[in-house]
Amino acid sequence: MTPSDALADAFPAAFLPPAPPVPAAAPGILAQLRLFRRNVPATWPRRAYEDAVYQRPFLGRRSLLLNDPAAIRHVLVEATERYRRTPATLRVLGPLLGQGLVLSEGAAWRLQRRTLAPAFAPRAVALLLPHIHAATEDVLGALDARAPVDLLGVTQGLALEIAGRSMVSLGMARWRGRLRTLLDAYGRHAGVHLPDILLPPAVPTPWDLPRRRIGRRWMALVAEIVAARQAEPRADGPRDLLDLVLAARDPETGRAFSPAEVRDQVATLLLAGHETTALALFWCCVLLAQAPGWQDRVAAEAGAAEQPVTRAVIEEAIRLYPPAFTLARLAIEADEVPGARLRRGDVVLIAPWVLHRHRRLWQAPEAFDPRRFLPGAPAPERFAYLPFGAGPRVCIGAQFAMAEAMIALAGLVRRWRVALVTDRPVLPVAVTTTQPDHRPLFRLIPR
Ligand code: HEM
Repeated sequence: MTPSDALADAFPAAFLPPAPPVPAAAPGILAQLRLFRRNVPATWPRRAYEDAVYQRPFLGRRSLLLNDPAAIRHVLVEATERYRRTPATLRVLGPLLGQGLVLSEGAAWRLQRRTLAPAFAPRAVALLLPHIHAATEDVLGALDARAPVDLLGVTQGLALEIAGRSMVSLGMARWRGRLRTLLDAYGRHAGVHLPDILLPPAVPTPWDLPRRRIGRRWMALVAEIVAARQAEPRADGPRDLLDLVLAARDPETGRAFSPAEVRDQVATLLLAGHETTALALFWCCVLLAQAPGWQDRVAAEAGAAEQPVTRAVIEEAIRLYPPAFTLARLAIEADEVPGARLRRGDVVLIAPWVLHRHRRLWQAPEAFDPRRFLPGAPAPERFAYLPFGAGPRVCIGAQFAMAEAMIALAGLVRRWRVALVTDRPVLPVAVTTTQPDHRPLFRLIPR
């Protein structure tokens, strides 16, 4: 996977952003446990980026990290009925996502997915574009760029505003502070401890208590937002995702979502939709601040009907810094994939973080080189590039997220040149999503 010569001549060169350190060997069990709470990828040694399957025992259980595209296709597409979300995923994300689309399984998931699918079809995403444009203009228009800016805070606020308006047609100003406080507090309890892994999911651990407490407040806030929106006058046609969710009917039985299901769905879409997109935008800013040539290319095509460079920059940013850094599955029956026999109870990891930097799958994997994704470059191998997952559980919001990231990034870079205030490297760390190791400040210089 390398850009063609023509692309290599016409566009800025690649550059090497600071790479996250990779340990030469796997850390010991105690160090691993510590890292599960701070930075899971730091538990993956160099071999994980070179081998087709990286396997390690963990307290009598096995976890297998798959890097072979055929093995990944098998798990995500061909044999999905043999896999489930892991108990640790349900424990950590359950209080925030309830029984919504991300965490449901089996028949309940199928019903939700097919009921929600029309709300994310390209025609429905087109309905949401005016919300994305308006929120971007409002948030960026109100930004005071005279002093250094915390762009992580800005992208989080912008993505929440876009998610809120697209979901419920309401500005998020009234709720933003409380939502952010709850999510930040939750983030401090999202890491996994030993009992979280060892105890059956039904048995609470001490860390479940704060997760559940914060989760209850988050769900109450989401219910408040839904109620505020339902108190608004009715409209003739659908205005937003909530209208589409309320109108959604199971295609077979005609059943609508119950109020609790609507709340869980809104909580899921609000959270899954805004944290990830905010991070994608943030990492674009970090990279473009270090690659002014690419930044100028993005600014130059802002407002054009086609924006291939902007799209390529985003695709390359989420290759290097995939917001959803790992997809985890529990094998519920034995299975075989190229390179490994799986036992019931094994944890299967497919980690875009590793896969996207894998030595055998990418040329110069550590380099930021959007030319890989420009029209005319050879397309990446489908199962080596998984920022949105793949198969029946592929991200339902992928088109929406790309549309949002393109509009927001163009809006930002069209107004300002983005530069980092200091040379301190911004390194990725990940527990549930790929975050920066500190909140860097940026200078925004008017164009
Ligand atoms: C850059 C932004 C985003 C990234 C990187 C991302 C990534 C992902 C990934 C990797 C998955 C698959 C997880 C798995 O297989 O275990 C997923 C699922 C999902 N995403 Fe996204 N996502 C993004 C934006 C969004 C948006 C904007 C929405 C909604 C508005 C959304 C809603 C969902 C939902 C509901 C699922 C679960 C789908 C299912 O299980 O059927 N995501 N996302």
